Order: sequence, then C-alpha cells, then structure tokens
Amino acid sequence: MAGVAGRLARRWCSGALRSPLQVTRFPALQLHVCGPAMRASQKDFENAMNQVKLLKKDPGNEVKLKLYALYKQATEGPCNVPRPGVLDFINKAKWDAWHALGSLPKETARQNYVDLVSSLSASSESSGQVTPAADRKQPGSDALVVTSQDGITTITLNRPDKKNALTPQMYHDIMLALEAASKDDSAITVLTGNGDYYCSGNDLTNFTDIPPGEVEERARSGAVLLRDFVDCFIDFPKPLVAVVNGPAVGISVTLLGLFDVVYATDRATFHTPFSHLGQSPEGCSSYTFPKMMGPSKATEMLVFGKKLTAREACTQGLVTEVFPDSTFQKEVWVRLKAYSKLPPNAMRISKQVIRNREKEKLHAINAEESSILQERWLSDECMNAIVNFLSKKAKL
Ligand SMILES: CCCCCCCCCC/C=C\CC(=O)SCCNC(=O)CCNC(=O)[C@H](O)C(C)(C)COP(=O)(O)OP(=O)(O)OC[C@H]1O[C@@H](n2cnc3c(N)ncnc32)[C@H](O)[C@@H]1OP(=O)(O)O
Repeated sequence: MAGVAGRLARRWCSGALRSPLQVTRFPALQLHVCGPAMRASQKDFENAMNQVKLLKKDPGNEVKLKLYALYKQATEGPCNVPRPGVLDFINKAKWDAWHALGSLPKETARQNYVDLVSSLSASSESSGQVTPAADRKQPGSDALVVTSQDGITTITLNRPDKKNALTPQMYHDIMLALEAASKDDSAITVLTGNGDYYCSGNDLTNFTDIPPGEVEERARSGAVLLRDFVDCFIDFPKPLVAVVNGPAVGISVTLLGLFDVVYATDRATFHTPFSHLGQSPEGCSSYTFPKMMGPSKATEMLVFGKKLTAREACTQGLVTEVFPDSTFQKEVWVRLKAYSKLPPNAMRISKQVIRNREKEKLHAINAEESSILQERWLSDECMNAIVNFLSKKAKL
C-alpha cells in the first residue's frame, strides 16, 4: 500500500484528480471516526465538503481514501461499478475503499463523513504535526483526545453520539490531561468538543445502576469527584481557552467562568437546567455568574434555566467573542496560534496576577457547592428528573 499511497498523495496534491475530495490544504490531526448517530443534514454534509477545502495539512492517504469512500457512499450508495484494472493503482485504491463500505446506509455514510471532517477540522488551523503528547499519560478511553502542537495543548471531548456528555472516566481523564498540560511545553491549553455539541454536561446515566444502600456513598464520592475536578480548573496555571464548537449544557457552561477566554460559534447555546433536574449550581458559578452578569441575569440562567444564545452569552460576559459557524474553526485557530507564540512565562504570570487573589475564595465556593449538590442528588426532585430523562419523557 505504501507505493500506492505515495502515488495517490502525489496525484491528489498535484491536482490530477478531480473530485469533491480534492484536498488543497490538509490538517494535522488525531482521528476518530464516530458512530452512526445519523443526524447530519444535507446542509451539514455540504458544510463538511466545504470544510475539507480549508484543511491545511495532509491527513494521509488512508484518511483521504476514507473521505472519498464515505462521500461516494453518501451520494451514490453502495459501490456497484466494475473494479478498475490492476495497473490503475489510484482508482483501484479508491474503488476498494468505497467497496469496503458494503451496504452502509447513505445517511450513516453522510454522518460519518461529517464526523470525520469535524475531527479533522478541530485541529486544522495549525501547521505543525499533531502528536498525541508522548510525555503525558494518555486518557483511559477514546472519549477524550489530547493533542499538542504549535504551543497549544488541545483537550477534545470525543463522545459526539452522546453530545459529549461527561462520564466519571472523562472527569478523571480531564483532570489528568490538565495536570499534564500544566507541565508540558505548551503555552496555551484549549478545551473543545468533537461533533455538533460542545458538551451536554454530566452524563445523566451516571446516576443509574446504583445498588440499593449505596446511594449515599455514590453521592458522597460524586461530590468528591466534582470538587477535585473543579479544583483543577481553579488552579490551572496557564491561559485556558474554551473553543465552544456547539451547544453547551450544565457543568460545561458553569466551568466557563473559570476559563480565561471563551470563543464560541454562533451556533452555540448556553443552558444550565439545574432546577429542572432538581439540582443546584456548581463549577463556582454561584459566584462567577453573578459577578460577571449581575445577580438577576445569573438567576435567570442558574435558577430558571434560561438558555442563552452565543450572542447573549457574549453580552453577559460569559463568552469572549462569537464567530460565524462557517469560519469558526479557521478564525479561532489562527488567533490561538498567534497567541501561543507570545512568551509563555509572561502569559502564565499575568494569568496568576489576574486570577490568584480569588483562588482561595473559589476553592471555598467549590467545596460548598459540591456539598450542597451531594444533598440534592439524594432528593426526590433530582431522582424524578433523572427518571424522566432516562425514560425520554423530558427533553430539557
Ligand atoms: C451520583 C454520582 C454522580 C457522579 C457525578 C460526578 C460529578 C457531576 C457533577 C455535575 C453535576 C451536574 C451538572 C450538569 O451537567 S446538569 C446537566 C446535565 N445535562 C442535561 O441535562 C442534558 C440532557 N440532554 C438533553 O437534554 C438532550 O440530550 C440534548 C443535550 C438537548 C440533545 O438533544 P437532542 O435531541 O439533540 O439529542 P438526543 O437524542 O437527546 O441525544 C443524543 C444521545 O445523547 C444522549 N445524551 C445527551 N446528553 C446526555 C447526558 N447529559 N447524559 C446522558 N446521555 C446524554 C441522549 O440520551 C442520546 O442517547 P441515545 O442516542 O438515545 O442513546
């Protein structure tokens, strides 16, 4: 395959092949092809085709073949044209990739194409090679992807079929990733999501399968986990940037108050349905939100569960800047890459000057919020809300 791959790459890059997959610029990447959530619309698909053209670095022939195959399957269905002759290496490799998809439904192929492009785009605005940072402990599952390049460590939530809902494993892995990022060579750390959502908050199935008699203990250990998790954000020493690629719910919203900069696509929304869930604010939002938007706007969000658009969130100070979805990834990564070239020690020290005097207070608030939430998790209001979600009676 190496010889074929090399020839393929040359042909693609030289523009010899005319297809919608013609990749003019390629991303550096760490790839994850997602499961068939089957929700991508034709518009999503067309956007993804456009995004492919913006990619900067060569993703490699295997990926290009995968993109080609998914495109063909999504637009024409299963491959039933004759296999090209043995010496027609390029078209044979393409045919093989397409044919390998068998009877995969068009909708699934379309979704997989969109997911694949999305994972490529997440890191497409950097020029260096993305490496899974070799010096760090890698996450315990594929649900989190950590990459490092061009002075930026990026932590990507990667459970797009569940809207990047956070499992206990992910809480632990994010803590490990932050710990490693605080010590690595990068100047800036980014948290983002793969797929159409930034994050749908705590995975509500975390509250299921608890044996009778263990509920209190689970609530206690959940509160410890929450407190440790939020502490990592309070203490994180380098500039921490949220690249909010889609809607955000629950703890993924409240934590934004602990980020240094928050960039959002105009498709993002911000929603903290704590009362609907019989729960209460966490992530230090009971302090950061009133401070940034005033108590009344904070109450609308944290008590009444008002969902904000990206522009509203920007007006309230929760979001730093909003970008059109069509150019979001491109603009944000160009910006971050420029920032990452600033002297890292100066940035770290300036962040400390801005944040350090509040640290102690934030830790105390986090402890209090976690303990209140521990009680809430044992309440009938909370139990009923979880049961409602799980039985799909309620969509918040
Ligand atoms: C006692 C032990 C506790 C341990 C916990 C430790 C620390 C926790 C601290 C944090 C506590 C709470 C803070 C919060 O985050 S509260 C907010 C929780 N999130 C929600 O309420 C969102 C629930 N989800 C939705 O309302 C909708 O799914 C959506 C996000 C609006 C998307 O709607 P959609 O119609 O576009 O897509 P949908 O079909 O519903 O979703 C696709 C699949 O994803 C699953 N899913 C989405 N979000 C969650 C979630 N938060 N938890 C679990 N699963 C989620 C959804 O069920 C679908 O799955 P499937 O395809 O049906 O299998």
